[in-house]
Amino acid sequence: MVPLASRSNEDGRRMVVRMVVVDGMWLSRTTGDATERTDEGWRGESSSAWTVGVSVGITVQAAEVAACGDDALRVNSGGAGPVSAEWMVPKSLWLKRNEPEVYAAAHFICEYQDYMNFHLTGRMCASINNVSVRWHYSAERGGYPASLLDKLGLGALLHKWPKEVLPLGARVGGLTEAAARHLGLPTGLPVAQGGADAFIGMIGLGVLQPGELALLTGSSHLHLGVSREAMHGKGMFGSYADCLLPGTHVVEGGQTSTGSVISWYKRMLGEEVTYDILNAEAEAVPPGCEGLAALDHFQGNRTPHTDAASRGALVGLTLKHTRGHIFRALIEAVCFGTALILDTMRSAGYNPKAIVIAGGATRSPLWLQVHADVCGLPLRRTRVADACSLGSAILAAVCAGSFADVSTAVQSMVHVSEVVEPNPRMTVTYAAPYLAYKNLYPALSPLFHASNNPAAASTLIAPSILAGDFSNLEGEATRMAEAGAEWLHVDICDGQFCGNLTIGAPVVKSLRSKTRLFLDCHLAVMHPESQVQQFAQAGADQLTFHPEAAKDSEALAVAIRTAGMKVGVALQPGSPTSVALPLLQKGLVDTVNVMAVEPGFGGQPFQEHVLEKVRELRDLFPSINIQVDGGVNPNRTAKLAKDAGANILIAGTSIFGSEDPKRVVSALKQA
Ligand SMILES: O=C(CO)[C@H](O)[C@H](O)COP(=O)(O)O
Repeated sequence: MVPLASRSNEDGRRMVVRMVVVDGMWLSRTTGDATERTDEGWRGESSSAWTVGVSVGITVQAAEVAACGDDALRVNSGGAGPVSAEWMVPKSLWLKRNEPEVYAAAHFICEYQDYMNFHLTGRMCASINNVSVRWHYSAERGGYPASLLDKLGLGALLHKWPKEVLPLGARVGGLTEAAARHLGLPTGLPVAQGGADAFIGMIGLGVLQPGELALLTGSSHLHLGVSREAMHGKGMFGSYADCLLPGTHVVEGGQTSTGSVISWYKRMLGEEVTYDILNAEAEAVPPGCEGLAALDHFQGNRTPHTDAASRGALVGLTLKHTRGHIFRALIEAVCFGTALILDTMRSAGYNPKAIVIAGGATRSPLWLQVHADVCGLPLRRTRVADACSLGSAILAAVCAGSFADVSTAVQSMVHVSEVVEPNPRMTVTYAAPYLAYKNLYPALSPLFHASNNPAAASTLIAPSILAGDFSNLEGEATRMAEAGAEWLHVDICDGQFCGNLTIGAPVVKSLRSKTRLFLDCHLAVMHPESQVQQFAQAGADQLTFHPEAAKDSEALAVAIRTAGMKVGVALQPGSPTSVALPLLQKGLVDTVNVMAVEPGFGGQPFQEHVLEKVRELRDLFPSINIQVDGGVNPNRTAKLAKDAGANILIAGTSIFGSEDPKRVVSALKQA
């Protein structure tokens, strides 16, 4: 018997956690009461399994990983994040936090694919593709990301992750007797190393050379380009070293809803309206759809904006537009989204020369041509439409010894069937509608974010608890709710960013359990990025930070939003609006706190010059929340703030200092 990490069940039986398996969207564990290493692998079957939905909690850990600032995160939008909750490190962190005993006892933590290979062959090893794409592995930087794991307290993973990492097509081993019996296949049959479907699809499309890009289309679009050099940049994922062939790198972009938007529109029109009818109508519409523009973000945007809250749009409708116009506008929007991804890759240094396309979009000649024209690149189609299956067959053929390597196999097994050349004249014609498309997201993004906040239109009152009785916070919160306030403003001061030292996440957590008021937490602290997870876990509704105190404001805003909170940005009386504008223009901010007093203490005089900033911001961003914070009273300053454009008033002294807070809250609302 090989002794494995074990622990006892409640009934005293020994439970051995053999491994934790990270599958695409889930985590599972397998356990066994008896485990024995034999020539065939591990004996003793799984006795239980659990799963954890990504959406339940791993997003919090994903944001924490993104915020730790390690260099390995360069593959996540050049370090700007986010990190997907589906990736290995956030899931491992979730496990350590939420199931510490299982984490400690697990002998292996691996992908479902490694688990299957292990059962097929008895060999525990990882795929170079999975580890470099989803585990922050880089052979040229020493393999597994030791410093990232260290920062997150996950150093033990280095002993739990498979020791061996195999290239694509390598022989994992031969089928064990048990596996062969189970599958009805010969014992010893070679098992080849594979990887993630879309990347194997690159092989099936013959996309191996630097400058070539695979476009895998279906309900979404995935853009995977081969590069000779490593390159990282904002708005794209990767590059991932060696994930395809040794010595090359892959850059990644993606659109979340593409084919799904097209089929949604067709579905809306009823069964009798076929794609042939719609294609014919759309072909009769001139490029640019006579001023009708669409945004394809029906389920958010993956790259380059990486904004789950973004939404689809049709802009510029007139009475002359027909259903053919709308169909064409949707087709063009998807193609413009692809062009924007390619442009983003270009600004990071990746210059695609040719696109090889697979999937549903290839069935429409119109859509293919618009892709080619808008991107200004030739599109190649290959004979076998199911690129992922062909890629797997190629890896199997290499493993079986039919070909010397993947490149040689691709030369024999992948055949170009058609090349769609771009029409240079049309590429020029599309320049103006492409520009209109690019302007849609920045213009509409504040609306998408504000639409999550229906109260933005009327005045909200946020009493500042700093002026309350700290020995009775529950009572104070209840008093404010009864007075008619909607929010509770909580000032977190660290004694460094501002002179006062107040409270932190543990107190907010206690408050959360006592009040249903919206908890508006204002971090007047240095290093706000280090606080995101604590406040998310404490139950804060909004987390506001000062950009001057943040290491990377954009990454921080993304981390706050990813952790499930609204994003606030605070301007001290002396801070210009330019401190917040880049974030606002990218749609990363829900609320701007325009401070009318220096941060730290209540009871200071209202600085009227800040009203100019409120006016400027309200002009630029009609739908965001604008708070005025400090020195706000019903006699005069509340009206000044509202007239300038504020829709949330933060007031401490005037509310808590009154014997009748209800009257003050009502007067502030009506000012
Ligand atoms: O931001 C603050 C301190 O940093 C407070 O919210 C603000 O000072 C409250 O002011 P007042 O008590 O005058 O209403």
